[in-house]
Amino acid sequence: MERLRRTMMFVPGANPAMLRDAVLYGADSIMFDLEDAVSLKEKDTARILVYSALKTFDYSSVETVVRVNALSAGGKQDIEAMVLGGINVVRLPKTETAQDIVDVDEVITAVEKKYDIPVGTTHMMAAIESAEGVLNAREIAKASSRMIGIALGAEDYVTSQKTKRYPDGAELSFARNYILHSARAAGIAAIDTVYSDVDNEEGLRHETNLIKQLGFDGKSVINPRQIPVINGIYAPSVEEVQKAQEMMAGIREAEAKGSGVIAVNGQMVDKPIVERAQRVLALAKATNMEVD
Ligand SMILES: CC(C)(COP(=O)(O)OP(=O)(O)OC[C@H]1O[C@@H](n2cnc3c(N)ncnc32)[C@H](O)[C@@H]1OP(=O)(O)O)[C@@H](O)C(=O)NCCC(=O)NCCSC(=O)C[C@@](O)(CC(=O)O)C(=O)O
Ligand SMILES: [Mg+2]
Repeated sequence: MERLRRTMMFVPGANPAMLRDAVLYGADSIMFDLEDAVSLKEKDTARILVYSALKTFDYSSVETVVRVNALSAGGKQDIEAMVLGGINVVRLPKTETAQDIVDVDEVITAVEKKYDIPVGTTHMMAAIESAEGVLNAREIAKASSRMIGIALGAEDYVTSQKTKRYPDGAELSFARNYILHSARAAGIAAIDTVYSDVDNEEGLRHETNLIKQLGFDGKSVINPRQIPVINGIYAPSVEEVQKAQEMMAGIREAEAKGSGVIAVNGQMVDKPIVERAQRVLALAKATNMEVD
């Protein structure tokens, strides 16, 4: 079963208390930030703090992601420390081309070889935060076998588009749809952007309902208060879970009889419907709903 990524929480790398407690809030992935949440004079401190957090605290219940700096701005040192620390995923911000991913992949490979870590252990994802990045999203998503997802970074994106974020999200419509299609075509995750107005729960709900409807796996998060809101919206209803369980029971019965297509309560159940039912059950389990 594929890993759920409903919530991927940014944790500023230079904040020791946040690094220590980040695992407590129920995010699916914790994303240590060495880039824009860290001031220039704290870059080395943040790298050392995140490395030592990875070696000290137990993050085994979550996926660990690190947002590194560009290769030309300390990214190589970031990658060496994080791969050595055992990070699960390296996230490259402001990705513009597939070559950006190939370059980072090469650095990761060199570090894995240097420390006798099996090549390919470290996964990658790309944040797309400009028009050039959006238009190249399809190639970016397929640029390395390490890639597990692509994400929209809307604050930088709207700035580069000479606009700002609006409540209805119309300014993000093309980027979201193209990123989503690129991710799906590559068979990897699509992660929506942060919702920056942390005190506006209603706005976060509206945006999360929209991106769930589109098909995104989840969102980047900047504050623990956003996690239960998003996880709650991704949680299936009791009726959806019951229906999924009936479908799975029906398909198991059909398989036992050697047939691939059956009807449950008058509805045809075939492969795509089974896949949807499996995702409903995975989301239900992650929400601690009772599932047989
Ligand atoms: C927003 C705010 C200042 C609000 O502070 P507040 O003080 O009001 O928070 P409270 O709710 O009171 O905190 C209650 C308790 O939770 C703790 N706590 C809070 N946040 C926590 C956290 N993130 N991790 C762990 N712990 C946390 C806190 O320490 C306290 O702990 P305690 O004292 O023990 O009770 C704070 O959250 C924060 O700094 N967020 C991170 C911001 C950040 O990372 N920005 C960069 C990434 S975006 C970007 O770069 C744009 C992008 O690139 C994105 C893309 O690419 O997708 C693009 O272009 O779009
Ligand atoms: Mg950004």
